[in-house]
Amino acid sequence: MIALLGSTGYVGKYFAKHLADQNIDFLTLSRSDTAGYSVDSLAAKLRKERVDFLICAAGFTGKPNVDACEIQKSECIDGNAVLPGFLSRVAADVGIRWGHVSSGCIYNGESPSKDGFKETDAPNFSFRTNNCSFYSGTKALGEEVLADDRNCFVWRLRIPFSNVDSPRNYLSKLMRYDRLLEARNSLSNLDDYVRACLKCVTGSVPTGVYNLTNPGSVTTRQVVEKMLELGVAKGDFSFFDDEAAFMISAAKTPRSNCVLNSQKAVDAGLEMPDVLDSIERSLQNWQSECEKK
Ligand SMILES: NC(=O)C1=CN([C@@H]2O[C@H](COP(=O)(O)OP(=O)(O)OC[C@H]3O[C@@H](n4cnc5c(N)ncnc54)[C@H](OP(=O)(O)O)[C@@H]3O)[C@@H](O)[C@H]2O)C=CC1
Ligand SMILES: Cc1cn([C@H]2C[C@H](O)[C@@H](COP(=O)(O)OP(=O)(O)O[C@H]3O[C@@H](C)C(=O)[C@@H](O)[C@H]3O)O2)c(=O)[nH]c1=O
Repeated sequence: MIALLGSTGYVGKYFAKHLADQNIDFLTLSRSDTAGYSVDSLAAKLRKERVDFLICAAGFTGKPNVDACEIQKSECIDGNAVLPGFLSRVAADVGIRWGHVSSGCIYNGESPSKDGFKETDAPNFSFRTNNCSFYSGTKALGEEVLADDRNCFVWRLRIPFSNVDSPRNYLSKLMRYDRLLEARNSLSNLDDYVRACLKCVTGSVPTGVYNLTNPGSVTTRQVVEKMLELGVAKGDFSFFDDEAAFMISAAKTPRSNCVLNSQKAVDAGLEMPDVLDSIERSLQNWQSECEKK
């Protein structure tokens, strides 16, 4: 039995869908269920339900985007730094492995080696480097808390997208923002990401940190060109002159722009399709909000 936290959220819903599709038994836990739980009482509940793997897709991201975390700091620390530490103690008490949804947005800019940030590179967009958004700082803290947890998978997701239109989907965001920031990034297709995470649950992948981004990287302009080419978006896209202009008019806190190296995941059998191919497939199967209704 698997316990899934955060199943009500954007990422958690994909976990719930894929677990159901793969006929894997799972139960969901919300804050409303776990409020007031101590390590002992949650551990006892997991034992009683015969839970043998815990997935944490809970956390605090801010809505509509990470700018909101600059105001909701307490919730952000709770969800991203305190919760992982609590769950680590619960999983250790029960003696089970578990997986934590982390973020690649703990890095920014050029990586030390030319082929992207590796799992062994220390976060450079964190409170320790004193240059980050509040959100990224708490995500890096969450990973720091888990650094010695040998039972834990840290699954790094980055700028998620899929074929399903949503205010949280990167492709939808690009279609809706008035002006766009040109940047090169690694991205994660949410379906590919969850499939890779579930391989860790059911297979013999060693625990540890994994960059679960689709191999390669894309620029904003490349993604927009694909949307126009496939007829998913029409019209002109307008771009900010530079990051400074973006910061003045559209953002309250800096964004992480970076390329991650996904070779460790590939070597562990967690390969995901190439990023441009995955974007193309999502756009070819695009399900707009009005079609969903
Ligand atoms: N969306 C994105 O762009 C990315 C997200 N991530 C990470 O994925 C995780 C989920 O994000 P996402 O699904 O987008 O977020 P959502 O806000 O959509 O969902 C998160 C869920 O977590 C639970 N939750 C929220 N705050 C807390 C808290 N303080 N303590 C405990 N549980 C809380 C809630 O579920 P309930 O009320 O049922 O308990 C909520 O539905 C986060 O850890 C985030 O950092 C990583 C990279 C990118
Ligand atoms: C606000 C805004 C953003 N952008 C760009 C910046 C960035 O590259 C991309 C997404 O920016 P947003 O502000 O929408 O999203 P943001 O909240 O920064 O997204 C992040 O959320 C957290 C939870 C993560 O962990 C990250 O992986 C990432 O998905 O869109 C524009 O082009 N125009 C805009 O007006």
